[in-house]
Amino acid sequence: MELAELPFRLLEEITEGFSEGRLLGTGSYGRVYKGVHKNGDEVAVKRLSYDLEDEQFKELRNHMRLDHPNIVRVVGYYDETQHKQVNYEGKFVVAEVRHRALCLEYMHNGSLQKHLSG
Ligand SMILES: Nc1ncnc2c1ncn2[C@@H]1O[C@H](COP(=O)(O)OP(=O)(O)OP(=O)(O)O)[C@@H](O)[C@H]1O
Repeated sequence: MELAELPFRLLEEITEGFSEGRLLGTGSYGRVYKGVHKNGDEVAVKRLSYDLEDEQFKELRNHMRLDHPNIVRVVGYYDETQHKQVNYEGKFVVAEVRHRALCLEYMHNGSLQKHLSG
């Protein structure tokens, strides 16, 4: 089954613009926010701050898709490269800004780590 590619606007909307109030925690890949869809569905949005290689991102997505009762399911993902003009040492250069996020099943008792440590 292919994972759904989600629009950034949707992730922004369900996390109230990635607000502090929606922050669930921070892991080694970045911050995790609670997302609440209009229909009441709850998800965890893991915004990746760490710059992963394409292969690593694919692996992470695949790894997280494993359907096992103790492993959260990935519902969708977001992956976009923006091109921004920035001033670098007095010259305008085009910088690539990568935005990536994973949308996970929301665990009411926190992450796997919390389950394991009780
Ligand atoms: N699916 C989820 N549902 C609810 N809360 C979550 C979910 N995933 C993560 N969290 C929350 O976000 C925090 C950070 O989670 P994350 O998975 O990024 O890192 P971690 O498991 O703490 O560590 P690491 O990234 O090193 O594995 C967790 O401690 C948890 O509170």
